[in-house]
Order: sequence, then C-alpha cells, then structure tokens
Amino acid sequence: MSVEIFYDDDADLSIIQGRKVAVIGYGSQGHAHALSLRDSGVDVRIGLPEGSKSRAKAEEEGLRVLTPAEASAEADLIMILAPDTKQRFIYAEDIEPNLKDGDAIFFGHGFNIRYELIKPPANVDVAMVAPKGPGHLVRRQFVDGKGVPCLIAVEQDASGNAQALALAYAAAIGGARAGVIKTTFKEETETDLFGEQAVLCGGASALVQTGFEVLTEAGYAPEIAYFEVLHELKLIVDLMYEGGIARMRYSISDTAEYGDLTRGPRVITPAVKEEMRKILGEIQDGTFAREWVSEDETGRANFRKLQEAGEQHPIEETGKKLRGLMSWVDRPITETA
Ligand SMILES: NC(=O)C1=CN([C@@H]2O[C@H](COP(=O)(O)OP(=O)(O)OC[C@H]3O[C@@H](n4cnc5c(N)ncnc54)[C@H](OP(=O)(O)O)[C@@H]3O)[C@@H](O)[C@H]2O)C=CC1
Ligand SMILES: CC[C@](O)(C(C)=O)C(=O)O
Ligand SMILES: [Mg+2]
Ligand SMILES: [Mg+2]
Repeated sequence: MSVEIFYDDDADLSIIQGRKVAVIGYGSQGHAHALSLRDSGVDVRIGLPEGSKSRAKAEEEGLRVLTPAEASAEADLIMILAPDTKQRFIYAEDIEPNLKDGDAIFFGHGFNIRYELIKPPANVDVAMVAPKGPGHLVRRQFVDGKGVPCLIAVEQDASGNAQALALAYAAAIGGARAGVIKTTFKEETETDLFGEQAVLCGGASALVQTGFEVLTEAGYAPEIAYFEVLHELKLIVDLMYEGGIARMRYSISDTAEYGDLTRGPRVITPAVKEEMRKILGEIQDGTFAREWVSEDETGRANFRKLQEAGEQHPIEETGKKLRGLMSWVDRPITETA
C-alpha cells in the first residue's frame, strides 16, 4: 500500500501561524512542540495545573503558562501532550467545556481516540501530529536544522481544512524537513505501540540486558560487556539509520557479518516472531490498552516494581561509571534545548 509523504514545500506555515495554540503538558513532547512552534512564529501558550513541576521550565523559556482550562478557552487549537492515561480527565474537565465551533483538538499519539476514551463533539477538527521520535530529540533536531519524521491523521474534519492544518503544525516542529506521512489514528496507535513494545524499547532493552547478563554470568568484565552490547549498539544503529542494514553490514567485518547472518535467526527465533504477533494482537483487540488503563487506575504498583527492577539492573551501574568518563556521551537531557 503506497503512502502520501509531504515535505516543507507542501506545507503552508501561515495556516498554523494564524492560530492560537494551547499545548497541554510540557514534558518530553510538550516542550519540543511548544518551543519549536514558538520559533516558527506561532502564538503558543502552555496549559499546566497550578502545582505542576513543569511550570517553572516553561516559564524559564519565556512561555506564557496558564491552567489547562484557561489555555483551552483562549486557544483555537488545543494540542494534548499530557500522559495518555490522564488525557481523558483533562479533556472532560478542562477542554470539553471550553470548546467552540471551529476549534481543533490535536493529539501526539492516537491512544485516546483509537480506544474511545475521548469522544469529541462534531463541531471541532480532530487531528494528530505524531513525531516518530523522543521529544527531546524532536527539539534537538529542530534546533540543529534537521527534523524527526511525523505522522499526521484526521479523525474528524469539521472545518474542511484539518489536513492542511495538521501538515502546517508538523512543518512548524520540523517534521516536514524529514517527511510527513498521512495515516489514520488506528494505524498510528497500533504501529506505535507495537514498535515501542516489541522492538524499540521492550525488545531492544531486553536484548541488551540479556546479552549483558550472559557475558557477565560467564565471567567477562562488566565494562567490556557494557561496551559490547550497549555502547556499540548505538554505533551499529547509526549505520543502519544512515544506510540501512546493508550499510551496517558493509562496515562490519566479514566475520561479524557471517555471525550476524547465521546466529541472528537463532536469537530472534520463529517463537519470538510468534510472540511479537501475540503482542500485536493484544494491541489490536484492546487488551493492552485495558491493562494499562487499569494499571494506572489502581495506582501503578506493578509498573513501579518493574521500573525499580530495571533501575537496579547491574548494567545501569556499569554504564553510569563509563559514561561519566566520556564527556561527549554523558549529555544531559533538558527541556530547554
Ligand atoms: N515521549 C515521547 O517522545 C512521545 C510521546 N508521544 C505522546 O505524547 C503525549 C505526551 O507524552 P510525553 O511527552 O511522553 O509526556 P511526559 O510524561 O513527558 O509529560 C507530560 C506532561 O503533562 C503534564 N501533565 C500531567 N498532568 C497534567 C494535567 N492534568 N494537565 C496538564 N498537564 C499535565 C506533566 O506535568 P508535570 O510536570 O506536572 O508532571 C508534563 O509536563 C502522549 O500522548 C504520548 O503518547 C508521542 C510520541 C513520542
Ligand atoms: C518509542 C517510544 C515512543 O513511541 C516514541 C518516543 O516514539 C513513546 O511513546 O515515547
Ligand atoms: Mg512512538
Ligand atoms: Mg509511543
């Protein structure tokens, strides 16, 4: 199936420059969108609760910070960049009562629309601009004159102009420098959840931790194991990012390439692929969404336990020590890039 890809020349920035935008939330994505929109000449205000710890960071950047309700009332485009599990409450309490004819509600990920946790009225545009990358790098790339690709989708086109609006927004945060693909809320939500669970975050973290465990349990030095399975992974993925798996294989030794081709499939076995299919099925049938919403509603105890176990993994201690000796690697992540 072919997709439509848009670039800067296809976008009309003046469309978003003519809107009053409220960015609700100022975390990983929120700060990136707000700062880059502002730098693209867009009228932005931030919506955060009175006690929010993000308020100071946004104010330090000279952004105007209001409550989510005030920001929603003032704006005619509301981008919701609060945690997925909180969005339905923010929508019900702060956004919905302040919606006017012709307003637009935007999302950075389709979770709440795809799983029907938010049901907007018919008189507003409902669209998505979903960067395909972590917010801190969305901002860093924008500042460096680059861009992170974005997906856009229109769930409801009350104005008849929602797609052009979403494309203009994506361009204003740098997405159209790299490419903006038109999709649906369903496709974005399901592929994004699958990617982060099976490959980018879940799959990659488990692969690195397991590789580290196998080497250290066999008596090899943790420092060597760290460099081998984590530090060098970035350098290998950089080559894939630049020129695909083929370029990575061009640069590595033929010994490595033979090992890659013969041993890779022994690690990612047909059983692993079957498990990936099961994970995708749980996303498609709503099992994962129900589980995550319920985990959040019941206080996130299991989530916290798993987070703590991850933080305690021996690879973290080894990595902290080694990264501290490489000034160019130990780069702090900030909301003020
Ligand atoms: N992280 C990423 O790179 C990506 C995220 N997304 C999507 O972007 C959205 C935001 O995620 P992410 O940036 O990770 O979120 P973060 O957890 O990094 O930030 C959430 C922000 O929302 C604020 N917040 C919390 N509660 C409220 C509230 N009641 N009203 C207003 N603001 C509130 C938080 O403030 P406080 O400081 O007070 O907690 C914080 O500033 C999600 O839909 C996510 O799926 C999409 C692509 C990538
Ligand atoms: C890969 C995780 C992500 O989907 C992202 C940075 O794109 C997220 O939800 O944070
Ligand atoms: Mg993602
Ligand atoms: Mg995601």
